[in-house]
Amino acid sequence: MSKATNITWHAATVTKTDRRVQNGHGSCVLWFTGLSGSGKSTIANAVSSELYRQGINEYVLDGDNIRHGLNRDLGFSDYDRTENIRRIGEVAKLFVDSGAVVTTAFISPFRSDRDQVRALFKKEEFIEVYVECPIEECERRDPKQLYEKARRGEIKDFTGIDSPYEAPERPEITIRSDLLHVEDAVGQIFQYLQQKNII
Ligand SMILES: Nc1ncnc2c1ncn2[C@@H]1O[C@H](COP(=O)(O)OS(=O)(=O)O)[C@@H](OP(=O)(O)O)[C@H]1O
Ligand SMILES: Nc1ncnc2c1ncn2[C@@H]1O[C@H](COP(=O)(O)OP(=O)(O)O)[C@@H](O)[C@H]1O
Repeated sequence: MSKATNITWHAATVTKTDRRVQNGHGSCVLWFTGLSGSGKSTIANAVSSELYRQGINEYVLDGDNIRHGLNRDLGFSDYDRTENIRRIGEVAKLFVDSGAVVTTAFISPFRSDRDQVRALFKKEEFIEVYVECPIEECERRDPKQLYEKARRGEIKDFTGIDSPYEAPERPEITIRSDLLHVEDAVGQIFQYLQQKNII
């Protein structure tokens, strides 16, 4: 619902379909979700590198980076996380409209927030990728030593410790990052994109 009144939607002259035809491939969002340290950024970036190598328009929207700019006014309360995901969803939609395969790497812990984002897209455009990894393994990896800080009480509302993570019920793709190598995870995602004729 918009706050502003007296605003009208302008139809663009160049459309998403035009861009897809010119690019020679489809556009979609690969929406990665999972605990901190599960491997979202690592796998999303590996997918993006391979897309780039193949000449496909791609872009990565990454949690930590977006929080330095667009969403620097947001913290980690439930309300702020919801607003964080809402904005990213809208940005991802612009990228899909621009003809890109966009990967997003946000914890996005709440099912309802992810479903709200899903509702912005056509069915085949939103691909939920659940990076599944037991919290014990995430905590063992602890690439940013955040679990250690959270256990010491130095970070409040840390996902999986004192803030919830709601796993997807029907994700398009599930990756067990504790069992699969990164290259195999990339292969699994490419197989899906090819099967759906997106690339
Ligand atoms: N309290 C708390 N809980 C979870 N994560 C925290 C927190 N504080 C800082 N961080 C760091 O911020 C990254 C998560 O940001 P996101 O934008 O992905 O979070 S969310 O989707 O809004 O829940 C997350 O990045 P990833 O580890 O890449 O997931 C952390 O590095
Ligand atoms: N199979 C795997 N997939 C993804 N990351 C892995 C895997 N095995 C080990 N890792 C390591 O786990 C860490 C995951 O960190 P990161 O990608 O930042 O996770 P997230 O973005 O979910 O917080 C990295 O240090 C990565 O090298």
